[in-house]
Formats: sequence, C-alpha cells, structure tokens
Amino acid sequence: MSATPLPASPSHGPAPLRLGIVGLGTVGIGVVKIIQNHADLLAVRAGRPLQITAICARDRTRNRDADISGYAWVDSPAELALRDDVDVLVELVGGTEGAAREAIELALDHGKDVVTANKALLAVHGQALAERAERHGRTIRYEAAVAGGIPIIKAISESLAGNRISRVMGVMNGTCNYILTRMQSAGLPYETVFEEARQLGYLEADPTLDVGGIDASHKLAILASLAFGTRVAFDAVEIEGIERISIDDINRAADMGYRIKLLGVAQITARGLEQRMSPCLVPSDSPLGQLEGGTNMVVVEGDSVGQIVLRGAGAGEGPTASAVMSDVIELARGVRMPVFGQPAAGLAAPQPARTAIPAAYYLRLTLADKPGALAKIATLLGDAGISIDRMRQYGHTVGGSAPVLIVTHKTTPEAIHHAMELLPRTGVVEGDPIELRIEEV
Ligand SMILES: NC(=O)C1=CN([C@@H]2O[C@H](COP(=O)(O)OP(=O)(O)OC[C@H]3O[C@@H](n4cnc5c(N)ncnc54)[C@H](OP(=O)(O)O)[C@@H]3O)[C@@H](O)[C@H]2O)C=CC1
Ligand SMILES: N[C@@H](CCO)C(=O)O
Repeated sequence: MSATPLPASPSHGPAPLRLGIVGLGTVGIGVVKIIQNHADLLAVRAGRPLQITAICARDRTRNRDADISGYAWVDSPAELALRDDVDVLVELVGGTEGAAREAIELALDHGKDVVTANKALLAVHGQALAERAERHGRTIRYEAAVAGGIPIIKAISESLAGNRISRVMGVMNGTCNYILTRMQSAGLPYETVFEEARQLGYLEADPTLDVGGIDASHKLAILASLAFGTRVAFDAVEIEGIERISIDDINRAADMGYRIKLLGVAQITARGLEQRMSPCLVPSDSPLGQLEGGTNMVVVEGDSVGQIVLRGAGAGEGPTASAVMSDVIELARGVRMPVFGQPAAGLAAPQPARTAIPAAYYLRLTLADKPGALAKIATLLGDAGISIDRMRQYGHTVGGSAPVLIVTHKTTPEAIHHAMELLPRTGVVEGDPIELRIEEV
C-alpha cells in the first residue's frame, strides 16, 4: 500500500478529487446522491472535497432521479476517461468487454485510478488489468464488486492480511437469495418475485448471470484470488445456478429442516484450489439458513483469526454506492493498494481441483408407481456405496407417479454423480432427478 501526498489547491485547502462517472443506472445514481447529500462529511473524511466533473451514460434524455445538470455530459466513456478534469474514473456500466473495459484501460494508460463495481470484468480480465494498472503506477479499487455493501474486499486484503486464509464461502448473489427466500415466505410465483428483484435494482443487465450462478462465481473467483494470492481463475469455478430449483424443492427442503441457498465455496486443499458455486441445503436454523431477501453473507477462515462472518445487503442502490464511496475516499486520501493485494506478477497460477470432500445429499426423484420401484432405487444407491439416512414419499399424482425425497448419509461427490448417471436407466425414474449437497455450516 502506498500513500501519496495530497495535491494542494492554489487558493484554499487541498485540491478536490475530480471524478468522472460512467454509468448512471442503479449504482451510478446512488453514488451521485451520496456525493450530493453528504458533501461536507465526505470532504472531512477524505481530507479533500470530492467533485464530480463529468458524467456519461447511453441516453442523455433519460430521467435520472437526481439533479445532474451541474456536471459536464460526455457521450462516450472513452472520451470521459481521457478528460483532463478527471482524476478518477468511476466505472458503473458493467460487462466484460466494450465500453467499460475500453474506458478503464484508457484511464489507466493516461495515469488515472479506477473505481469499479464490475465483477464480471475483473473475474475475466483481472490479471491483465492489474498488470496494466501497475505499469502505470495506478490502481483499480472494487469494493462494490463483491457482496454489495459488505466490506469484504477490504476485510480480506487489509484487515485479515496477517492470516493464511484456508477457506472463503458464502451467499454472494442478492437476486438468487431474494428469489429463493421470497418465493417461500410470501408464497409468490417466480415471475412476481423476479420482477420485485428488478424493481429493487438487484438484477444484472443480463439476469441469466444471476440465476445461472455466474455473477456469484465472478465474485467467488475474485475473493479466492485475494484470499489465496492466486491469479483470478473464474474459468475453474464449478458452476450451477438455481434454474433447476422448483418451489417444491424449496418447500420440501423446508419440511426436512433445510433452506436452499446458492452457496459459493473456495478453498485450498492438498489437491489444489477448489471453487464451486451451487445450490445447497443448509440447516434452517443456521445463520446462512436464516439469510432473507437480498442479504449476502461471507465467511472467511484464517489461521490466526479463526472464522469471520460478514453479513449485509448484497445489492441495490444504497449499499452498492456505499461500497463505491469507500473506494473513492481511500483514493482521495492517497491510499493505493495493488489490485489483488500483492504485485500482480507474484500471483501464483492456481492448480484447479474438483470438490472431493464428502457431504450428505438431498435427492429428489419422481418415481413411476410400479411394484419394486423404490427397491430398485435403494439397491442402486447401495451398489454405489451410498447409504440412505431419510426418505419421504409424497402423494401420487394423477398420472400415477410419486415424488420421493432421499437424504443420504455422507458420501463423495463422485459416488453421487455416478448414481445420478445411473438413475434414469432404472426405468422407474421420470424426468430429471435433482441432487443438492447438504452443507454443514
Ligand atoms: N445493481 C446492483 O445492485 C449492483 C451492481 N453492480 C455492478 O455495477 C455495475 C452497474 O450496475 P447497475 O447500476 O445495476 O446497472 P444499470 O443497468 O442500472 O446501469 C448501467 C448504466 O450504464 C450505462 N451504459 C450502458 N452501456 C453504456 C455505454 N456503452 N456507454 C455509456 N453508458 C452506458 C447505462 O446508460 P443508460 O442509463 O443511458 O441506459 C446505465 O446508466 C455493473 O457492473 C454491475 O454488475 C455491483 C454490485 C451491485
Ligand atoms: N446482481 C447482483 C448485484 C450485486 O452484485 C446480485 O443480485 O447480487
């Protein structure tokens, strides 16, 4: 970390930090509002005024829910990145390519620091961008990119820097948690809940990134890099989204004392770096099980500190803008950290490993109403070395099939995947069976 002396203004006090904001959507307008509403407080904390000089979005005519008339409007992000009256580019557009990437690269090349909430860009191009920033003696800060308002980037890169971290896990996508919890608690259909998430500003521009687990995996890959000193390895995350989860799964898991969460786990084992993002069952009465709505929770385990749990709003205008402002204030103070907590050249290339740690599993099958159907399933699982802990059959449907839930004793992911491949071949399983890992948390 380095601290540079603050530039002096010729007339009175330290010179303002001049911000160019690209993207005036949920997060961008949130940032504008904080700067307008708390100008004096921010200036005291930052040691100098924060001044928005230029702004940019796609549609100049759109109503922005804030007075932006005092700022220079620029039509192109690249043009904004090059302006002489911009010290810091605040990129709040999103996306791995195009306008966001081009503006960030230009800003770094022209000696400007960058603040961004763009986890997708960092997960895919983080290493190259970190090297680029270092070449120009600049930095990229991205507290808002992971878990919205939760200060997890700072926690790992600064507050826990004295620890060897063994595991980072948690719920990192507000949209998915909102959908999974609200459907159950309010008894609302998926479409209604999805629209509510949109109104709350939680969704990515492409919401399949949310429900497909990709957004959360971007975040997990960034945290793994920071925690383990490895290059960001998004391609190596084992990803499964929540698309296969039905309201029946949510309700039946609840019947058995569990909640379904899109859970990410990154850990270093003797075999390498494991990173997985998948819907899992967690006990209803556990802290993760009780996480409602757009709330996120991140758990970090360090050798000296033990377990740290951070919980808070994972998405939305205010929480995300709050995280952006923490980065802006640090830059105004003259504090510059390497992008991933250490010089980019020293980040190790990780050895990706698939999850092998045993767990209990929840299986949901629809069985044909035939004599011996259940026996066939029990035999198949037994032959695969999987022992059944609990089983529950629900009433037969009109067509004569019955949903069956099985909770296994601890078994390996390999054994479960093998059994899942064999189940359709028994001739008694209808549709696609579902398997979900049960995490002890
Ligand atoms: N929403 C959230 O809760 C969170 C979002 N993030 C991240 O923050 C970033 C912004 O998200 P969010 O505010 O929700 O997104 P929005 O879709 O609400 O806003 C995106 C903004 O970018 C502008 N924009 C899009 N393309 C261009 C372009 N080519 N040139 C100039 N401006 C452009 C849009 O302009 P216009 O308004 O004219 O269409 C809009 O103002 C993303 O990286 C997202 O992943 C991170 C954490 C939480
Ligand atoms: N779409 C993201 C925004 C916050 O990163 C979410 O739902 O968590």
